[in-house]
Amino acid sequence: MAEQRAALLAAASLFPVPDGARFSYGTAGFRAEGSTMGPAVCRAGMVAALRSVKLGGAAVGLVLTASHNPLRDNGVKIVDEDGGMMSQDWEPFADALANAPNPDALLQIVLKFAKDEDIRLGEGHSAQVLLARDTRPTGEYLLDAAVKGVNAVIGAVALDMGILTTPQLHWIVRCKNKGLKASEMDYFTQVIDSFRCLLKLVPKDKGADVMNNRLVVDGANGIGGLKLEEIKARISGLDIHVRNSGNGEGILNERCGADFVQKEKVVPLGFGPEDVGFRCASFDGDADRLVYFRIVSSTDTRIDLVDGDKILSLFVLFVREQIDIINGNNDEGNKVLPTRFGVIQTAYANGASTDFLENLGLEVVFTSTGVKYLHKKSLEYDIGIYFEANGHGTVLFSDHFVSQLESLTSEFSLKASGSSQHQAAMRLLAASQLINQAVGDALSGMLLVEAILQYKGWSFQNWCDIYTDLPSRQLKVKVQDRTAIVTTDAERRVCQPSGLQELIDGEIANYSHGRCFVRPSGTEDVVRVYAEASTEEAANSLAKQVAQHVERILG
Ligand SMILES: CC(=O)N[C@H]1[C@@H](OP(=O)(O)O)O[C@H](CO)[C@@H](O)[C@@H]1O
Ligand SMILES: [Mg+2]
Repeated sequence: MAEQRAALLAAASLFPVPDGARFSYGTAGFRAEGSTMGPAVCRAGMVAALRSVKLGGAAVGLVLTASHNPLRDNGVKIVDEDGGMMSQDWEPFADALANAPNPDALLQIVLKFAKDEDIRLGEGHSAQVLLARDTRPTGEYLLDAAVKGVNAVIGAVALDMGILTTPQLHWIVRCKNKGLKASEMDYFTQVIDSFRCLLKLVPKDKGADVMNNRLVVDGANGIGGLKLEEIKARISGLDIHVRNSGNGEGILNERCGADFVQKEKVVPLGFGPEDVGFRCASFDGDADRLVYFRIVSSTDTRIDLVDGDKILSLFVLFVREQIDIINGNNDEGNKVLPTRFGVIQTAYANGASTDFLENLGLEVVFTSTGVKYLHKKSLEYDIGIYFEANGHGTVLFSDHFVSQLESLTSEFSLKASGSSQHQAAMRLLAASQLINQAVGDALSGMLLVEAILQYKGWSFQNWCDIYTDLPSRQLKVKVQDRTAIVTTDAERRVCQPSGLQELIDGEIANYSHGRCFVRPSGTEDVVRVYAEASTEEAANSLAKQVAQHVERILG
């Protein structure tokens, strides 16, 4: 135990916390300017190692990235044994550790937490932490800090997995703990094989033309473009061109990438006249977000955007169609494959997408903003599909449902090989293999989109036309204390300060198709205002009116 104490004190002394630094493990872990992140990352290494000890030595992940944020920033996120985000009950411990003012304070926090969590430090346990980073220049320095943090927990081993997309690391952690093949090569093989399988199952009359075959991808000058370059050559049936590939063309996330494209709705850097009219996809800096777009004309910077809501809607249509094919006309009690199907959105989902989904007869469930909430909810279903409007989302298949699908597929291959039911079951199985079961993943999500467009014989325009987005507007309001706003009903209504919701309701009543909500951001020191209405001007004006109320009340 003395050895353990000394190791923690020594590691903490290597990365002293500067005065006044305050970290909070928000929806995206810890984030700040990369060069200031050493202490928080070293301590996150300790948290990850202790988490692995607590989980009986299961692999835990630690990823160094600041996603869509500028190049100078960096961040750290911990991945739990199932490949999801670290359990929320550990966040206060992560906060306390990151903010401990000196090594002694840190030691006391660890000792108390270990006692409360029944973690017997120094008693011959094992722990393993898999580390990955994106392409940021501070990545290597922070990797060293993380390794030192992990190694400060005696018995813990740090394994550097190299430069990966965030979803690759989540995938690797999940597979490793399930005893499955879990290397980066295994990831590529699984993604490519399941994509090929889906293409083989495209109905013969749906052959794509040249226009539909071409796909131009904005890699945000980050890790996603580099990985896509690696797998491109192994994919046929799709003519992929990568822009902002991360090979030194431009600066990470600067006027490019999924966040920029979705928020600004203009052509990203790196695209030119030769891309006009073609289907384009955009990843964010760590490739866990995906949006699509099309450049309208070479003289116009505007784009047609397909955001996370429309990707979700495409996935819903595909999955529903396969389930309907399998179940045929059988009524409720006699279904071959009864399926609890969940569709999960946040308040930021465009109202037109929610209407579209509800008109399909589906119940749409809402959660608070942040992948951890959406993901958790999706796990309650046989198939749970979730997306944030910003392009983060995936399709989750429960283990039970996948094993049912597997038996059904074998049954069909004996009794009705090649039947439409057999093919539908194989499509769902391939989709469950392709799309990341741990977290939203731009690479595999994009391949699923592409396979579905080919399956349906759809152009980009067909996809755009499934519904028309309502004009929306987002504003940020700087206030003294954003936590003074407390929300309810999946953040769609304010309960504190009293009176604010009534003012918002009063404004909404003046607009056709008006919808508006405010909430404190979990990642920035601002209150976010979202408004939607039937015209652009109306959405702008509703957002502005409500922002003024927020400013006046919270100052
Ligand atoms: C409106 C918006 O886009 N919010 C983003 C943003 O959260 P805020 O809590 O709104 O700051 O960052 C989160 C983490 O990346 C992401 O999950 C979420 O969708
Ligand atoms: Mg990201």
